[in-house]
Amino acid sequence: MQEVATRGAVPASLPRASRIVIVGLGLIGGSLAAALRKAGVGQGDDSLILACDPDPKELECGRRMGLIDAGSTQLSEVIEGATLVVLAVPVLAMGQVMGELGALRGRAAGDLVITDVGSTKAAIEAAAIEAFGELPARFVLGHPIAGSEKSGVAAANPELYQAHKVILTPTCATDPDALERVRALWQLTGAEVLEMDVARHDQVLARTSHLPHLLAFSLVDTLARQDERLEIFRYAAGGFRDFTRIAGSDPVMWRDIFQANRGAVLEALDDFESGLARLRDAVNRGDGDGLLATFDRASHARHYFDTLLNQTSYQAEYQMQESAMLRYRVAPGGSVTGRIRVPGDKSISHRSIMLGALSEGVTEVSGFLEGEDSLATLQAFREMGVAIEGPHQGRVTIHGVGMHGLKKPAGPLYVGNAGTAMRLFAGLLAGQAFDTELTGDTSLTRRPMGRVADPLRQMGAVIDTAEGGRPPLRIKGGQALKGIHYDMPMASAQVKSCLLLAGMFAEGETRVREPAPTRDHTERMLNGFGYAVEREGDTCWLQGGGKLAAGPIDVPSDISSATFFLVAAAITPGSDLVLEHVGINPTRIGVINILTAMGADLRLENEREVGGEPVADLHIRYRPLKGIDIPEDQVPLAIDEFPALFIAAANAEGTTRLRGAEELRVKESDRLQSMADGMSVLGIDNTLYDDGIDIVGKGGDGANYGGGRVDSHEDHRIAMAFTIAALRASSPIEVNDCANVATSFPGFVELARGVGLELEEVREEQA
Ligand SMILES: O=C(O)C1=C[C@@H](OP(=O)(O)O)[C@@H](O)[C@H](O)C1
Ligand SMILES: C=C(OP(=O)(O)O)C(=O)O
Repeated sequence: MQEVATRGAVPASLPRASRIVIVGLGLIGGSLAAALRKAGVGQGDDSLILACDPDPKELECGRRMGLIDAGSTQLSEVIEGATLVVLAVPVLAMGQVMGELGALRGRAAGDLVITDVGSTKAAIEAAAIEAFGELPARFVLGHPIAGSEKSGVAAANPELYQAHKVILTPTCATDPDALERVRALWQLTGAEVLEMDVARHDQVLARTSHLPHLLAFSLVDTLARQDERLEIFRYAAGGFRDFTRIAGSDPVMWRDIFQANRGAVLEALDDFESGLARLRDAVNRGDGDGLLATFDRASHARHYFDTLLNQTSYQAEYQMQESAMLRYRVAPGGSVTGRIRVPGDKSISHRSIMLGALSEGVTEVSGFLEGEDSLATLQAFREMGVAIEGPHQGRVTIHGVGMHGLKKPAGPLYVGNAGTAMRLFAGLLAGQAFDTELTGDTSLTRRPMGRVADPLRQMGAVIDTAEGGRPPLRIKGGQALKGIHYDMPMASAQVKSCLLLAGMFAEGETRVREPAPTRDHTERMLNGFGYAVEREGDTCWLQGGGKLAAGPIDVPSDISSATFFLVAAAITPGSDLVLEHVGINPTRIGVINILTAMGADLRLENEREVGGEPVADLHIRYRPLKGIDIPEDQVPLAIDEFPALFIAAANAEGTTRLRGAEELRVKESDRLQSMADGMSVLGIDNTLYDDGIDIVGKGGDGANYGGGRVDSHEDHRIAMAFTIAALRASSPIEVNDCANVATSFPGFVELARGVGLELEEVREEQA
């Protein structure tokens, strides 16, 4: 069964006159009672919260705290008419309680629902089958993932489950009404309710909860035994405290958990022991790179976990199936002024990590794009054993492992939203000795990968794709690749780069012909790293079996990100803006050529070359634009800039015509369709073609179209294009689903506000 999030549905409620019996009034059961009370259960709805516990003092305490209406040490005294029984006793006591409940079930209400809160599920399922002869259809196994090292009802906390996860493990025989009731019970406490199957629950919890508890208990005990008088603890500061807080947890409860979840815990422990043995060995051998690789991987995984918890990253939102959507609300009008530097080039950032990792020596990168796409590439190399320090404010240090030094990753490599990462990785991984799998988010999973898989297969690679050549890609390692001469059917730098990367691992020469010039960062960087790539006309080639020598990389600002501000200034009276240090590689300057042809007042200042790539400061001032027929040879040179250029066209005088741009249909979204949809909402006159679009601009000095709510279609560039469109709209523009902007342009909102846009971020629950 898939993991399913079920938050944000209709407000939860339990039937009126519920009779809820909590068996076991400790911290967990008591906190549930407290949270239900806080949600109003038993206050005017004729419901009762009752408890059964062997300790009369706990019951008395619960009563005094107002958590329960009545309690007894005997289940038989509270079971009468019960509609919901929650078993909150230690895991190994569940069997006995279920036995009693089985005998008394006839006295409960006819529609009785049973649930439990045990930290392991297979053992509890087995106990239920033993007690009831089968798992009753109205018994829904559950587990709130919340707790505290405190115990007893006195520590009950009504907020304990707030924003925590509760996992339910229904089977196909579970009664849907019972499931709904248990879900409502937990939603009332403010928890997020998830579903998964029993086996997966036990494995996940063995790794994320049981193993850390075992380690904490073990460390404290080991140190305590070495130091009879516990002298050492007087000197124990933050590290010890952070690591061992949970060693103060209830010993009986944890004894039960380890007995109940033996198999999954042993597996987790085996994995941990091998990891520990590898670290021991690295310490013993003084292997600094080995230690750094592990620590860096762990440190970044931990930071990533923080972003998951704080829900600050786009990938986090995607992976958690987060239901709150980020929307931009942009006020109409204004002008754009200032001097800004947009983040580093995405294409070059991806490549800096890839080539740095395969090099011999240490590569220092500055200006690295700390966007989710390039960070996904970085993380993937960490998972293949490469030690990478940073990024810290754009600086990354890569300890190259050489052409054959990558290690098999433990699981699939997840590259999020990044087409560039997936396609370039396909080439690089086809030449490795080990198998790999490449996966991505929903947008990437729709994009065509046959364009790289087919020529790679011609080279001898073994690659499986999902239907229609879509991700995931399963790449078989250990294949002997052979160079090919490939005539690319489309102008794609990703395909070209993929084949050149595979070509380094292939026998002989790999030659790629492109139907039109595409970005040449791979060729430039390979040459910069001492790996010869030659070019004659439309064809480039390299020989397999070479080596890469590490060198410094200064990543210029991304012209694709700069474009949003170029267009913002170009369309808005009163604007005067300088974009510093922007990469102006001749294969990327379509946007400069197109805007200039439309009449923009755009000048390149301070032109220079940085680490093999030309850069300049781009100075742009408002001047009215006119519509043009975009020359087809500019299309590959401005391929990512069209969403923003369409907004320029909507503000130009007359019609702008684009043709030969069918590649726009296979980006993060179908960009022709996404832009046409949004422009139609705003009342911008447009006609869509298979390979392009006509856009009719009004060209006036005031508002050129209306406002309204448009959709990003899971595409960062669509989100940013409609954001700047607001500068010339008559009323606010709202753009749905903007978390994806973080894939290529972290800090977009702050920069946009800094130059004059009035932009508000709104989070709202999805319907
Ligand atoms: O090689 C690259 O870094 C890129 C190439 C282009 O894709 P195609 O090769 O599919 O045109 C571009 O759209 C993408 O954002 C980055
Ligand atoms: C198409 C883009 O990127 P990718 O193909 O790497 O997802 C883009 O950034 O516009």
